[in-house]
Order: sequence, then C-alpha cells, then structure tokens
Amino acid sequence: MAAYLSRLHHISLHVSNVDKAAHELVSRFQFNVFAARLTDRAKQLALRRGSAVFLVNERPSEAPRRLKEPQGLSCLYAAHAHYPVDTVSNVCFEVEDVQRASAALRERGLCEFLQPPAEVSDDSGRVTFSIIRSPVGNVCHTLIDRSRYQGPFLPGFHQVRTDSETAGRSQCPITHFDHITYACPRSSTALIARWYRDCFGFRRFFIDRNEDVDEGYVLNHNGIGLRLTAMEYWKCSESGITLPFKDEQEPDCKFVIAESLPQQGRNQVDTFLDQHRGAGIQHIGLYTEDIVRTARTLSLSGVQFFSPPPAYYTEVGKQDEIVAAGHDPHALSRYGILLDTDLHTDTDSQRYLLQVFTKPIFGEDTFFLELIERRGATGFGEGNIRALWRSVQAYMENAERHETERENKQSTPS
Ligand SMILES: O=C(O)C(=O)Cc1ccc(O)cc1
Ligand SMILES: [Fe+2]
Repeated sequence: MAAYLSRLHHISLHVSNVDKAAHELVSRFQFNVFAARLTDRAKQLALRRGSAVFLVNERPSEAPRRLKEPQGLSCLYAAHAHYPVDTVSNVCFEVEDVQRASAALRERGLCEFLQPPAEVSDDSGRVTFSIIRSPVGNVCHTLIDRSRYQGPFLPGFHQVRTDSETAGRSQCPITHFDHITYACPRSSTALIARWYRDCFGFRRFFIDRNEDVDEGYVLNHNGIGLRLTAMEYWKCSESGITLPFKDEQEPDCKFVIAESLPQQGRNQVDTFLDQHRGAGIQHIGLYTEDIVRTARTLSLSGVQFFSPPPAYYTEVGKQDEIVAAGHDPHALSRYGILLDTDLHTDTDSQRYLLQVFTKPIFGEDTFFLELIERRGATGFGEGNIRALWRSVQAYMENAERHETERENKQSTPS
C-alpha cells in the first residue's frame, strides 16, 4: 500500500445546475447546506446529513478556455472537470500527510495527478490537498489533510446557517455513506481492485462465502448478468496501527465494482455506461437507522423509489420472513423496500438487510441513491441483489422501449 486513508471526507458531484441539484438534495433527501463558496468562476455548495457530506460543484458547460488555468482554483478541492453529463466524480479521503501520501503514490507510478499537493488557507487555518485520477472512468480522489483547520468545512468556504443540523433527524435518520457502487466495463474489475489495493490497501470483502477470489460474485442466469466485487478499506494511521472497528468509531464505506456479463442481454450497467459516456459511480448507499420511516419521509417529499415486481411480497415464505424480522409487509411494499435474511449458523441468530433504490437523480438514467438499513448483516444479500436488479431492469427496459417508439414515430413520415 502506498497511502493510508483515515476516513472518507466527502463526495463531489459535478452538475450543470448547482441550485437545482442542491434543491433536490435539500427538499427531497433532507440534506442541509452548511457551507458555500461562490466566486465569479465557481459555485460550490456543501450539504450534510449525519456524516454523509456531498459537495455540489457547477461543472463548466464547455472545456475551460484558458487551458493553463491553475487546477483546483476555480473549483476548489475538485478538479475543474469538463464532463458532458451530470456526474458524481470525486470521493475525497482524509489522510494524515498529503505530501507523503502523494510522494509514495508518485514514486510507485501508480497514478496520474490532476493536482499536485497544494495548500489553501483562511482565517480558520489551512489544509493541504492533492487530486489523483482513479482507473474508474471519470472518478478522481482528492486527498486532504484538514488537521490544522478549524472552520466548518474547508478553506474558501463560508458557513451557511440552516435551522438545525438535527432538524428532522428522527424522521430521516440517515447517518453515513454505506457503500459506493461503480459501473465498469467488462473485464476491468481485476485491474481496478488491484489499483485500490496497491494505492490504499483496500481489502477484498467477500459478498458470498462461496465467492471465487478471481471471479467475484457472479449472477449469470434468469436475465441477470452481473459480476460484483466488493472492497473495504481499513482505518489506518500512518504509524501503521490498524484501528479495530469500535462502536464509537465511524464505520467505513465499502466500494462495490459492478460489471455486466454479456450472456443475459443488455442491462442497467450497460445503460449507465452508455448514458454516462463511460465508467463511473452508479449509486451510493445511504445508511439509515430506520428505512421505513426514512422512505416515508423522502416519499412525502417527492422521492421516487424502484419497486420489485408485486409478487415479491406475496412469495411463499417472504411474508413470514418480513414479519419474523419485525416488519409489516404492507409498509415495505408501499415503498418497494426489500428484505434479506441471513441465518447465521454459528450463533443461530438472524441478521437482516433492508434496501431500496431511488430512481435516477439526474436527467439521464445514470446515478441514483439507495437507502440501506443493516440489522446485523454486513454484506449484500443475494435475494436483495436479484430483486434490486429486477426492479431497476423493468424500469430501464420500459424507458428504452418508450425512447425507441418515440424515435420510430419521429422517423415515420405522416
Ligand atoms: O446490492 C447492492 O446494494 C449493490 O450495490 C449491488 C448492485 C450493483 C449494481 C446493480 O445494478 C444492482 C445491484
Ligand atoms: Fe448498493
């Protein structure tokens, strides 16, 4: 490993309209704007819910005219990226020493730097940061050391006072980013997993106990063609001590690489790659302490969720499983929430996982969010992956059918 990551700091969105994207996150997803940076050339808003922080950046509608413009100045902490569609393209990590981490990455020739280590300061202190490109499409990583900074977010940003950070917490108990899922081209998983291992010491997280080390978790029948490979990073300090996971410590965020397999026809990963014009962040799992309540609150605010086929809730055994987990099948079916039970043979205890996907957030069928509540289960349940996949697939196929019909109508002379 070349660089030690202390924690995930924030995730950056690059969008054509910051106000629209921020409004969506505030009015629908109950995030609070807490810091802003508005200049002639940049518009950046930081939003928070629990420890989940999004930085929304206005992307330039065309490539910057002055090619020699210093990187990171117009769009601080996020490379001034010109990208054709709205996208989530930077996962920022805190490190203890940016110079040392960057030098180690550079020395090993592991990555391209979009921004070499730089320092930014204001009245509340200073930070150092650098930006590197990942092997996943347009995804970059900002490495930042904010240990000498006391302000609310980062230098250059002013605080925005909202009602209260805790307002609405009981109705929407989202606490942190649970996982980030990448949509990647075929046969790219091994290279990506190796890069994260060599750069940051990410370790493999096995989704299934029978999962093959090289193959990953493969679903390749009944219309599902998906290869999933999950990774997690270990909280390390530069002294080399790996901190064991403790309750009071923030849980870390897993990374999932999703690759489509050709045998089952076109699918949602292919759709993402087409509409996003390349690999990237397909979805982010937001952890909630109460998924039913959160889904109800978000739904009342206008968030739309994917639902599995209605038969899901009446399948033999599913109702009993839901009731045994202490949930009401009607409440789950109302918002399309899925439940997976994992019987733990060692302890004979049952562990649950509840998940639901939102519909795409931007104009294209690309990025979406997920709500996830874990009751003891730490992975991704097979039953849920299948049902989530199907719930998205039905929607995508419908959208593509409408698009073809529209095109056919337009090309048919009347
Ligand atoms: O189960 C999850 O939350 C995943 O993240 C797995 C997954 C990845 C990609 C898909 O298109 C559907 C499901
Ligand atoms: Fe997910």
